Amino acid sequence: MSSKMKAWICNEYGNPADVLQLNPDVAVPNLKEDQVLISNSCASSVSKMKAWVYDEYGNSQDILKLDADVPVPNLEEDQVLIKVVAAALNPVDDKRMLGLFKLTDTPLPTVPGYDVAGVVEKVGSQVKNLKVGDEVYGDINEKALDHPKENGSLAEYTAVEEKLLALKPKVLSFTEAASLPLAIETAYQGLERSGFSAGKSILVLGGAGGVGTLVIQLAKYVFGASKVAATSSTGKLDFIKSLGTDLAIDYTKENFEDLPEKFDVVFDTVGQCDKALKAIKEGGNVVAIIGSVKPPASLFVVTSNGSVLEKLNPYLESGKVKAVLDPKGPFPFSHAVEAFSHLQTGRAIGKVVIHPI
Ligand SMILES: NC(=O)C1=CN([C@@H]2O[C@H](COP(=O)(O)OP(=O)(O)OC[C@H]3O[C@@H](n4cnc5c(N)ncnc54)[C@H](OP(=O)(O)O)[C@@H]3O)[C@@H](O)[C@H]2O)C=CC1
Ligand SMILES: CC[C@H]1OC(C)=C(O)C1=O
Repeated sequence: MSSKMKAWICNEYGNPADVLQLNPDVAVPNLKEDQVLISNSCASSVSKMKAWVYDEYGNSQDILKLDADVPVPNLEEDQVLIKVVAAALNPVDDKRMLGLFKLTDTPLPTVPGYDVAGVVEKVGSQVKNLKVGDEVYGDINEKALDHPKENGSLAEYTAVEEKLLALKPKVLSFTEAASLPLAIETAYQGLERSGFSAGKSILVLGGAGGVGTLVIQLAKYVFGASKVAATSSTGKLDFIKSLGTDLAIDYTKENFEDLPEKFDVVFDTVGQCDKALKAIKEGGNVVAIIGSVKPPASLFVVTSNGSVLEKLNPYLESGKVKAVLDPKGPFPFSHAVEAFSHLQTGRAIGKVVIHPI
């Protein structure tokens, strides 16, 4: 929370019209043991905010600008206004900024950011369950590539449909919660689409990434995999084993498709469909989230859904499934461009998070 606030102040006695001054930079009072801090400012009284914005397609380093005067988004009836506490980056943010999805994108200018964790500041008239003050998290774009929102989560406020959100598990920090939505929903939906179930074996291509780290954990601890194999480079093998991988494959030293062991499902987060098809058992499935595919492999795009987060909350609360934050982060809001540069290396471990805002 900001340590500064705006307040009317008088520095001398006299007529209010003469002595009262509006000061935007007054220190928020420190609390005594028996006090509560009451906020009487709500976003409805705040009309402008700071946000990262781009108004042309290109490389984030060239086009992303920090704007302190962006209008706070208006609320639709089924939306809540969230005071953003943490946001997370996804490769789709970078690809969208490059214009790869411009045919189905929302017109520019755009505030990027799909993943958010924060506090409900205001609710629309049709909001049924969430209320002001609730701590929530979610992926703000129901269809990742079909007209994602103009006002994303790399901002002080964002407006999101209630159905895309879930209450943040108390045990998770806002940074941990922000790291999860798009990646964990992709992991869950991909496992469901592949028909994965208890007792089956799975090979995860890209085990150390934002999605792969969650596929490993969900397959093992939620779906009840008989065996989890995963690929990563040499330096990340122990890390993916720590997430639950039974067989960590160093793709810089061996070709997974040449191994004698075959799997019921291969979850491809890297774009290696042809090789993946050589790694499945007779009747097995390949589910991919990137690249071109051919049967029996299938490719899908994640759909944001708060009920998936609600379903997985118990596993997050128990610690069976853990958020994975890239150790180079979290990146403070003012360092969003550096955060995108790290994501662009393709070497991120887990998720790149932006905090504090
Ligand atoms: N269809 C959909 O709905 C979605 C698609 N995606 C897409 O899926 C891809 C993965 O997303 P995400 O996990 O967030 O990406 P990340 O940026 O988090 O992936 C980085 C990780 O990928 C690993 N990696 C890179 N190349 C290989 C390789 N050849 N073999 C094994 N691991 C590799 C790296 O590990 P190392 O350093 O060891 O190589 C690194 O840890 C992206 O292209 C993204 O756009 C993501 C979410 C949803
Ligand atoms: C079709 C893959 C595309 O969709 C998402 C969400 C990405 O990150 C992609 O690359």
